[in-house]
Amino acid sequence: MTGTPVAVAAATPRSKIQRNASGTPGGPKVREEKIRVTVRMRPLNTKEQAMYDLIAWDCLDEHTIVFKNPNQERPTTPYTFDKVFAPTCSTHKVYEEGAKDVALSALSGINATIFAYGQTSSGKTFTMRGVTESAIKDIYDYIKNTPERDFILRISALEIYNETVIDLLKRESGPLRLLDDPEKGTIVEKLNEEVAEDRQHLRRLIGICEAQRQVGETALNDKSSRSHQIIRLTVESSLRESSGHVKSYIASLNFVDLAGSERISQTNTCGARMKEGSHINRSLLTLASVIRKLSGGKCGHIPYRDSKLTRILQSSLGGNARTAIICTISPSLSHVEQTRNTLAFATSAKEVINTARVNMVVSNKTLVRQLQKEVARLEGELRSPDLSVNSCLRSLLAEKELKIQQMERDMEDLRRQRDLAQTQLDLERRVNKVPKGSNDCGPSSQIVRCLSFPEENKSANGKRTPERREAVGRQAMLKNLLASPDPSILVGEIRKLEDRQLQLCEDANRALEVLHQDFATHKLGNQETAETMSKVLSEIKDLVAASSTPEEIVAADKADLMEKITQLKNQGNTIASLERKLENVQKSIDKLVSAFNAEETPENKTTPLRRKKILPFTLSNSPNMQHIIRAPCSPLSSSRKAMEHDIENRAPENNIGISGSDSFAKFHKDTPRKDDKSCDSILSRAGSPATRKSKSVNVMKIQKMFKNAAEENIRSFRVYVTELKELVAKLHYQKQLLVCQVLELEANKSLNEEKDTPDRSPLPWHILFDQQRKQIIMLWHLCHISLVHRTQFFLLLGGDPSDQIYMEVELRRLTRLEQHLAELGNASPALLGDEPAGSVSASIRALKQEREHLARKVNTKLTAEERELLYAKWEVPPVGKQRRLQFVNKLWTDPYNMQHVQESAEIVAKLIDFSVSDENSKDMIELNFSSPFNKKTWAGWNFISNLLNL
Ligand SMILES: Nc1ncnc2c1ncn2[C@@H]1O[C@H](COP(=O)(O)OP(=O)(O)OP(=O)(O)O)[C@@H](O)[C@H]1O
Repeated sequence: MTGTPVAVAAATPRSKIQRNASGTPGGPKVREEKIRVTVRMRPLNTKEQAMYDLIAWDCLDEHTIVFKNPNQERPTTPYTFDKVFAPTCSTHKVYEEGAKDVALSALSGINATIFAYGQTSSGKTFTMRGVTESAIKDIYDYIKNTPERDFILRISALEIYNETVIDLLKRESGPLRLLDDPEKGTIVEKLNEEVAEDRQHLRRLIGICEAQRQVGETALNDKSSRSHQIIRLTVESSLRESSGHVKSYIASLNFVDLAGSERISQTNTCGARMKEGSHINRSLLTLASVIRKLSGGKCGHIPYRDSKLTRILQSSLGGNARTAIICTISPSLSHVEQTRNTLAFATSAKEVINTARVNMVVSNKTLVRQLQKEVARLEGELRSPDLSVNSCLRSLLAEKELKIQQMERDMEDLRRQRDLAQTQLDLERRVNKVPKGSNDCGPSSQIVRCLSFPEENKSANGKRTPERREAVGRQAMLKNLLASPDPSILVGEIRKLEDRQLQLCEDANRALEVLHQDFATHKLGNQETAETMSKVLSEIKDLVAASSTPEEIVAADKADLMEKITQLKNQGNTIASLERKLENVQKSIDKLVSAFNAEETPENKTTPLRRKKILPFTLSNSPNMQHIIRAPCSPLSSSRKAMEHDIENRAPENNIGISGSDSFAKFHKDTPRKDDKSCDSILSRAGSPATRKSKSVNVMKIQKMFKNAAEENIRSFRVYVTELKELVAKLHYQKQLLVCQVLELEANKSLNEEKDTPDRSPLPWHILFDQQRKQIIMLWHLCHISLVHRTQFFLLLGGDPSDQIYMEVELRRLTRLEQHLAELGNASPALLGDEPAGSVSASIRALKQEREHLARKVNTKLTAEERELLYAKWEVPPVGKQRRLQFVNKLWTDPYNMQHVQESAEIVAKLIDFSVSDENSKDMIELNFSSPFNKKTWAGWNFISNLLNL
């Protein structure tokens, strides 16, 4: 035994022993706790008394035991434990305070072990008998008081005698082997297990075990146990079936009565007894070694396998069990060294931490039984004339009825929309017969038109009204679209629109953030204000600079770009308006500065120095003053330059830059430029030392004015930013509209082409639909298109005449993609959005990832029963790894088999919670092409753009 009691006891004073709350049934599901260690001292036995042996140990209190030093020469160190039981303590008390809560953990599914450890004749068997008896009583009492659960108790028992494992309930089995089970740990092969029918039966069985155990006489004990005995009770419990639960708890409760450590000199053994003694000592030595290593924190090798005892008890030593060790000691002076060893062992043991879990099982049988019962109950309910069931069904029916009505209304709406679209289509077809090129005005006029409102779209006062805009509407737009031979122009515009939208969003958010901070920290009239204002101004400057970046407009060959695009391009107006508003901010600040100068009265001049110290806005001490005074001149200078650049690059008439240049001219007039003399004069006045010394201000008044003006500016700026955000939202909407139009244009073109072919008699739509759908399915397969996209498209487009456009577009896009792949040989840009063109292998990889995502959803979206049915149907082997993935890998793999396709789509829809409903309209396919799992890889918008070769 290593470690002196002094060192170990000092290292772990009792106050530092951390213990979790005891866990009788219903405690936490996983717990980490130290082994519960108690010490029981028996009375002097008759032999010891006869030899006038002395009591060498003193129980100071119920936690502390100390060696009684007879000559009092040196102080002795006390040992502390969870409990110390004096010789007068009853075994029942030992059980109650040292083992009960651990033992009863087994009733709530937590493994538990109770050991008795000590030298020979110290009282282990005496104690364990009493503890086992008390535990059995409590267990049966608990069972009796818990009628809602069904309990099954099973018992097995073994002894390890001379390192041989013997079944104590079936001794004739001979030596048993230990096996390693990956789940259960070490198990004893062929160990007999009996079901305990009741308490008496269990006691009888335990009696048999004890009778079977190897006992021999030694000098110290007439009936010395010569083996380690383990009695194992397995407690299984489940809620009674009527409760509807199917989970059970299962746990083992081990009662371990170890053989006692002994000294050959003291036990006077020889021959067989000596051999037993050496085996006992060896296995106890391994136990002590395991405990010692575990007490050091489970690091390094733990020699569980060095003895059968530690192998069998492995889970109770630092594993999944709650453990209590009762160390029994003799009080006699003649055994003091043995007792010291026992106490050292106990001291190590109290540092060992176990991690006990609740062992829960769901038996398939119980589950099936439960489900059968549930089915029977539901069937009964359906048959029963029970009013509550009927009323429930009635309300369900009413709900469905409402849904049907709603759907009918929606269908009516859709029909109307379809008719409208049809009319538009007819119109477009007619329009398309107008000779192309009649509007060809060359690249520059293209830009001009792009950036201006045509005269006829202006109202009487020359301003474009929303009503008028609405009236121009879709037809005019489509007319322009159709007249434009190249949809790439449109898409180019969409691209720019996206960039602009992003930029506006960023700017608006940044400005809002700054303003927010400004409000939060606003303390006008001090240094902080100056800094804040300076920051706002610099933000505004950035905003203007960013917004005024000249457009990169791609000149097109045709002049007649749609009017809608023109409107969208009018973002320049917004920028000009931004300029104006910002200019107002600057002007207000200008005014403040002039007011500031005007307020300089002779009397103020008399007290500049006193004010200077406390008021940062005096001209002399504000480091930020330059920002504020320069503000009217500097922040807009960059935007002005940008605006000039913008204007230079645009045609002179009907240019949206006009409003900007108006404002620019006005700005020139009202606001001094950075290099203006007036501005310089302000600066020189502000910076002149003479001024600094001679002038003072009516501080309060200026502060108030400044505050009001600044707040006003902030308010108007905030309103502006809000408008800016609305604009962003509108742009977004318009962008989506444009996409639709591009697609329609594509579709219309193909329809017109078909129409232009004279001898081609059109097929009936349902036949055409079938043909196109088959082609599309094949192309999806060839191009490794997202399964989610396939599913949504397949389920949403069922052959309605209004599907024509969508089918046409999808087919054209896929055909183009397929050609593209063929051209590149190994490239598949479409699936990778805006990322550089990837290879076919990248597409396959993306698809593989999508399948993996879907596989992960199988368990959550499908019930166990549904899964098993589907696995069987889709021929997934009944056992094996990754069955979910095997299953998903079979979906969408046979483009020739329509039933396969239909079922694949239904399964994927279920996995992604997709259903054909109001919110999942066909438009969704057009605008949102993406898989829900990987937005980046499956970016639908970019997909469309890429397919259009832009
Ligand atoms: N607390 C106690 N009070 C009274 N008698 C006791 C107590 N503990 C043990 N004894 C008695 O001491 C004797 C030895 O006890 P026991 O057989 O339980 O020791 P043991 O530790 O199991 O010994 P071994 O390791 O040799 O089997 C028995 O006669 C027992 O009745």
